[in-house]
Amino acid sequence: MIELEGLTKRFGAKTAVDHLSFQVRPGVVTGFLGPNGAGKSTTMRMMLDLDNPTSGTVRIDGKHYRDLPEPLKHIGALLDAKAMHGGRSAYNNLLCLAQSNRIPESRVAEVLDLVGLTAVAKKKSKGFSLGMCQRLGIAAALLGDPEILMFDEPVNGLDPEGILWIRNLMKGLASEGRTIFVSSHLMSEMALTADHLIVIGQGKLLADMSMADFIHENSRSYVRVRSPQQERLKDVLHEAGIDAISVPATGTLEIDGVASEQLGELAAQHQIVLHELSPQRASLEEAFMRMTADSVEYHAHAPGSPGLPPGPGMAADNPARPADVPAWGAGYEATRKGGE
Ligand SMILES: Nc1ncnc2c1ncn2[C@@H]1O[C@H](COP(=O)(O)OP(=O)(O)OP(=O)(O)O)[C@@H](O)[C@H]1O
Repeated sequence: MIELEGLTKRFGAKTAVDHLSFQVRPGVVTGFLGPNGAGKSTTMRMMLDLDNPTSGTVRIDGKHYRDLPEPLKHIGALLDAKAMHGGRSAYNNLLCLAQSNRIPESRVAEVLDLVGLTAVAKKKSKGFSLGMCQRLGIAAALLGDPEILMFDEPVNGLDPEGILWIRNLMKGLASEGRTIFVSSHLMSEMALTADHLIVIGQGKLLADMSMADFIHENSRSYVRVRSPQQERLKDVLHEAGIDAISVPATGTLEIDGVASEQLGELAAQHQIVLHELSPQRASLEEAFMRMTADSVEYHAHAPGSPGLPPGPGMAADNPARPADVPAWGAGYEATRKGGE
C-alpha cells in the first residue's frame, strides 16, 4: 500500500502538489489522472524519494522510501524510459540494478524474457526505439519482484500489441494482490485497465473513487432515439412529461433520465416507428474532461487567434470546455437534477 498525507511540493512561487492525501491499495489497478502540469510526475517522484516534499509524507508499506532496506524488492517504478545508461546493453543495465539491490543475476534473464527483450539483451540500449526503452524500463521495475509497482505513461511509444501486453501485465499483477499505480493520458486505455482512479488538478485531489462511480458521477447518460416520425414522437413524449433534446446534426432526439425500455414501449403504444433506440454510456474521456475542465492549465487557441472568445459551442468561461459540458460541480448537479 502507498499512503500520502498532506503531500505538498512548491517550486518557488509554484505549488505543484497541494496537500494531497490518498491511499493506493493492493489488488487493483489504480489510475492516476490529471491534465498536463497537474502534478502527477512530481507526486510520483516524491513517492520514490527523488524529490523532497515541502511538507507532508509518503509511506510505502508503512515506511518512508529511504527506510526500505532494498527498495527495488518493495517498489518498482517506470518513470522515465530514457533514464537507462545508453552505453550499456539491456542485460548490463539490469545487472547493475540487480547487483546494487542484492537480486540474483538469474532474475535479469527472467525479466528480459517477460518483457520480450531476450533477443536484444546484449545490444546497447541507446539504439532502442521508445517502445523497446519502455519494455526495458518495465523489466527494471519488475526486477525485484516487488509488491508495489508504479508506471508513469507506460504505454507511451508502444504499438497495439505492446499496449495489450502491458494492460494484461498490470491486470495480472494486480490479481496477484500487488499494488499497481499507473498514470496515462490515454483515456480509452485507462478505461480498460484501471479499477480505481485518483484524479488531480493543479496539484489538488479532485477524485478518489472507482472507475464506475467516476464515470457515473461526472457524465451525462441519456438515450438516443431516431425516428422517421420525429415530430409525432416529440409530441407523445411531451404529453408524457418527458423532455427531449433535438440534435439536428444527427437527426436524433436525446432523452435524459428515462429508461430505453419505457421509451420503446411508449413509441409502440402510439405505433411510432423507431430506427434507433440506444442508451448512451459516457466514456471516461468525457467524464475526465468534464471534471477537470476548470483545472486545465494550458489551453490551445486556434492558430493566429490567441485570446479570441471561445468558438461556437464552447463555454464562455473556459474555451477548452464545450458549452454543453457543465463545469465540475454544476455538471454533477445538472446530471442529478435531470435524472431524478
Ligand atoms: N523542477 C521543477 N522546477 C520548477 N517547476 C517544476 C519542476 N517540476 C515540475 N514543475 C512544475 O510543477 C507543475 C507540475 O508538473 P508535473 O510534471 O508534476 O505535472 P504532470 O501532471 O506530470 O504533467 P504532464 O501530464 O504534462 O506530464 C508544472 O507546472 C511544472 O511546470
